Amino acid sequence: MSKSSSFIPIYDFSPSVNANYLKQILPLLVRHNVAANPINYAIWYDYVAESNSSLTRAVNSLIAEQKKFDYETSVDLYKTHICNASLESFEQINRQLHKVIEQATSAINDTYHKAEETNDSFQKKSVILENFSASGGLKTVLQEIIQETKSLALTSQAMQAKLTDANREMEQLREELAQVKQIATTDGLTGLLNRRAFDMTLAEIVESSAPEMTCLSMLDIDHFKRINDTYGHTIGDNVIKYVATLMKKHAEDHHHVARYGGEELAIIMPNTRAERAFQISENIRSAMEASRLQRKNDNQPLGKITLSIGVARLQAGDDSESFLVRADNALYQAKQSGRNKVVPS
Ligand SMILES: Nc1nc2c(ncn2[C@@H]2O[C@H](COP(=O)(O)OP(=O)(O)OP(=O)(O)O)[C@@H](O)[C@H]2O)c(=O)[nH]1
Repeated sequence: MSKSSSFIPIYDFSPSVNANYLKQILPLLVRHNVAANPINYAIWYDYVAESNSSLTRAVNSLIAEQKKFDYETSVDLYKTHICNASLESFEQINRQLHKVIEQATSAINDTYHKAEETNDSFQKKSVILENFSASGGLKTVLQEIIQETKSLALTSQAMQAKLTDANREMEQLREELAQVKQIATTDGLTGLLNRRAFDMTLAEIVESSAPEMTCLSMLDIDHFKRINDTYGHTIGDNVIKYVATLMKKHAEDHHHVARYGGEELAIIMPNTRAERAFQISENIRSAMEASRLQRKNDNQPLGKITLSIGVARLQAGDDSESFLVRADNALYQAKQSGRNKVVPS
């Protein structure tokens, strides 16, 4: 889906057109037995708006083959036809939706206040005219005008109520899209940023940051295969989750903690000096070394689990790839020199 054929343009329509889309989605969800979750909402919004041809084709062929729209199918549709194609467009949708909402609300508020002002002004004139008995004919005309103005104000009020409803629906849509975006950028196991979000964040930060003040830590769980082989994958997963919580705990609020892939994790540290980045990494390493994890069901200790960490500092002329390679090389050095270490690049 190219940018121009993404589903952004539908948000240029009036709130009533958007509300109409919303009304078409519900019966479709019911007819095809689709759960009303944010992922499906995004899929069927695109489908109804006919703005994403590859998605429309995929949905139509699923309908034709009478396939079930179960969770896996929805995630697959979402990943293939929405998320991968247009993650950036979500940002744009959010901005556009906000603009539409603001413009519509301000337009109707203006109309409403204008009508009220007119009403007030005529009423004042009416009072003045009450004192002039000779101007009976004119008074009647003015009273009619006042009536009309009042009715205009009532119409405006009704219109405002309708717009408020549309406004609410749009806000809800915006929140749902934000949720969809969050799903698209979050690692399911750990709740950290996923690889895609890591890549995007790193590229943005490298582009916008001053060298020397940005650091990157790459972290790998030592002999993780052994943990999996000895205790099974579920415990392996729990160890990854535990490491993720340690990283979140020790990283600063403005740092970006991510799961780079498998048992390799990362922290992008903008506005952070190398000494501080090293210290944070060392805190995580030593906290892990001191942890005594146990199996939940029989309290069997898992033994000492350690981490190897490589830390790199952004240098002038770096792009995200060269920055990442330096951090990865430092991690490799930590592994080669005995593991359970933090090595600066
Ligand atoms: N439980 C679990 N295991 C994973 C996951 N992703 C990757 N792995 C496993 O992680 C292991 C990584 O092993 P290796 O890359 O050989 O390295 P290692 O055993 O950690 O050894 P060193 O890195 O050399 O210390 C493999 O056995 C993968 O199957 C995951 O999400 N969950």
